[in-house]
Amino acid sequence: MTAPAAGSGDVGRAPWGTRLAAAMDAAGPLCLGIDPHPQLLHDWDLPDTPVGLERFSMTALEAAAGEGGSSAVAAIKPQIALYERHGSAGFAVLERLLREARAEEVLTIADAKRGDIGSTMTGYAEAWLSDDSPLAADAVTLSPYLGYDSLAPALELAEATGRGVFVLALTSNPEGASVQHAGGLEGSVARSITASAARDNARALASSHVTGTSGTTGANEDSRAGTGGGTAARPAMGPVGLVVGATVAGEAERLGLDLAGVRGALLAPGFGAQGASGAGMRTGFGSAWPSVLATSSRAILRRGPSVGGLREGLREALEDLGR
Ligand SMILES: O=c1ccn([C@@H]2O[C@H](COP(=O)(O)O)[C@@H](O)[C@H]2O)c(=O)[nH]1
Repeated sequence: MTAPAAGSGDVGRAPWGTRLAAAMDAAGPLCLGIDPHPQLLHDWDLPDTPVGLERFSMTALEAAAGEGGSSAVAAIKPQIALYERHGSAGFAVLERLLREARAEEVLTIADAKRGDIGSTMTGYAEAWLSDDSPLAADAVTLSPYLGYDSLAPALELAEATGRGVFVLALTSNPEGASVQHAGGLEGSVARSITASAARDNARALASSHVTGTSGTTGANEDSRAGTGGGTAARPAMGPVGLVVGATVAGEAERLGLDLAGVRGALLAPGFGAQGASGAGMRTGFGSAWPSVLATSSRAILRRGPSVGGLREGLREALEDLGR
């Protein structure tokens, strides 16, 4: 990842790591996944149409936005596939969700899992991370299958605009191991992705310290993670996070991944419906736990359609995470 152009950090927005850390401190280490599956729409008595999708999305956002101006979660993560299946009308709903989340000051992570050769990657980066895009989110998930360095256009734009990326490293599904564990204990693909993210965050954090582009104080200082991590310190987080499944967190140590050394957020899907618990995650992630943002979709969304039911689901999930 190369340094952003001079002045490009001057976007009036604090760096992603600083903004996410503040949100996690305020609300706890939980992200609400917004996955409008046809079955959930049906269970909520909504049609499997853009109208149903919109009602579903706005209700989930209302629950996430909390009461009295304080968010119930650190972030929301819309699952792009489930908007895309409705075509352009689905994308219009997604644009509204992202816009209204921004107005409510709820951080957004677009779970789009994008990745392509560099020249095309620029298009994806502009779609999800550019200030001018109607689909701009605070962060986006990326797939490194075309090579980690092919993601550079997105990493650079994220850093320049105070946004973030989450690169798939160890995914929560069992099939992921056939690719991510390849190379063995000493040289797995996941280990190489983890090392690359650590390298880029080290450079980004050092450069924001030197140039003072953070827009806030303390962007490069460790903060105490007061959310389920006891008093453990959370390292300052750079723009490059990793996706590490909550269901496979224990595999990271076996594969020699230095997750704490990444100095980026660790987005952990698999909490809830896929079987992972807060206690299991704390053990599995070990010293990296303060940087973990657990994400849960179906387990909480099944508590709808009432906003009260969804908020109760969020409270229970946070309690399980030690909040
Ligand atoms: O490794 C991964 C990467 C992404 N996901 C996504 O997270 C949610 C999980 O939904 P649940 O209902 O909480 O199981 C979904 O959008 C996945 O595409 C993942 O599960 N694992």
